[in-house]
Amino acid sequence: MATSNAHDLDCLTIAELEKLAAERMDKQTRDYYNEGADHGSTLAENMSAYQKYRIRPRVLRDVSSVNTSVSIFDYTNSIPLGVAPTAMQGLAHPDGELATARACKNTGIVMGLSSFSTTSLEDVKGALGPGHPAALQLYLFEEREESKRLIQRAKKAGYKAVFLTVDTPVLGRRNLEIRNQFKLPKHLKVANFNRDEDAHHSADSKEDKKKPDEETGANQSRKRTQDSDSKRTPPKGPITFHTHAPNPTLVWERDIAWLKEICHPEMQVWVKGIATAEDALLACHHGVDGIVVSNHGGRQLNGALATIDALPEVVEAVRSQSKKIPVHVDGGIRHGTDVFKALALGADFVWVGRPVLWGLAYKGQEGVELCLKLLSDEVRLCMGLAGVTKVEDIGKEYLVKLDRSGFMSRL
Ligand SMILES: Cc1cc2nc3c(=O)[nH]c(=O)nc-3n(C[C@H](O)[C@H](O)[C@H](O)COP(=O)(O)O)c2cc1C
Ligand SMILES: CCCCCCC(=O)C(=O)O
Repeated sequence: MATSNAHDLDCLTIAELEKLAAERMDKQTRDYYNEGADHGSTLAENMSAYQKYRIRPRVLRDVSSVNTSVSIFDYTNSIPLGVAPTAMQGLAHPDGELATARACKNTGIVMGLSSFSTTSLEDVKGALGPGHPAALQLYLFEEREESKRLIQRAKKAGYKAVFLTVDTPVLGRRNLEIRNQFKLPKHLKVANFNRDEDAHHSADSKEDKKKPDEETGANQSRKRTQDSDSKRTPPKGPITFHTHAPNPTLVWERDIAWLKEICHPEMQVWVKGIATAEDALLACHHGVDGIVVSNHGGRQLNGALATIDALPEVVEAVRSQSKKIPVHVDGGIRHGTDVFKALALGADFVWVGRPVLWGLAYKGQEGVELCLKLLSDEVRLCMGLAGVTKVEDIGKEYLVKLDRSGFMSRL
């Protein structure tokens, strides 16, 4: 992405973007997008943990040409950052995921699409165009047929990878969502499911094909979590994120093999939501194509480690294996220097969730482009000021870590 001198003077930082977006979203949307689980301490630490690291800049190196691009899915991505999959973008702006896709296309940035998008995966891929890479985030349902159909559609549409979300065996406790009795407004739908085209495949009753009621879904989800194992049955009825996304039955052995069988070779299989070395090793053992270190933006297990703190052990575990797979990270990235720090700690790439939603709420496609341009300019500036001209040269020698008393240690 070329650096340009044209600025939106109302919005020069992601922090300003957050404020501008907050003024434009209704309460239900703002709360749904911004909240973390329980007390929100993991959400807050995802961001604050970056402050434990300081950059050691090098000087008198020719930085007249800084190349921020990296290769992902055989595509030259303009910066080492992608748009993380976030559900129901139609809440932020009428153009929803289409606006995000157009912005990704214009800025040369890979897009992750949530299974629970308000635009169909085919329309999103159409907006990105044939050469532009996208990954479909997957919630693997207990009842497999619907998931299988979704994967086959993604393959046909040209998605490069499936990101299986593994940090949602049950729904995290989001108190504002509960208090607001979150409901998808009537004019929006989860566009990949409950489609008329799928009706002939489905044994759903007529009753099941009514528009999903998210409020009822949230209650069902809570009830299912409280039920004892012996009473478990796969969720029935219309597909909502509350009812179908959480799947407590998923296991490494059976489910990764099943997914690889369906996705390979056209689409890669990644796991999103890894936070420990043990699970990183299992991911390698089960032959996944990549890992995203994530805690779902602090929306699932509150009290979990900040992702930048989980990253080093995951990187070390993966590097101990003979076959190296890429390690990406998301959560709390709000500035180009955060991107630099994550890469210095061993991430190959980062993904950004809420800032993109704020851009979308602020000004649709233009707002998402603004968000991506701010981060891109900051990455380029950080690299130049740190004395690095290529992304692959960013290493741990560029960081120090501060402990609680402010003592610094080299990594
Ligand atoms: C409103 C919202 C919706 C999300 N929806 C999904 C989703 O459908 N699937 C998923 O795997 N992750 C989802 N995430 C998590 C993101 O993919 C990502 O892990 C997280 O937003 C990164 O943290 P950040 O928002 O601090 O950048 C969602 C996050 C938010 C904020
Ligand atoms: C089991 C979590 C389902 C939530 C679907 C959307 C999402 O990932 C999020 O709100 O976060």
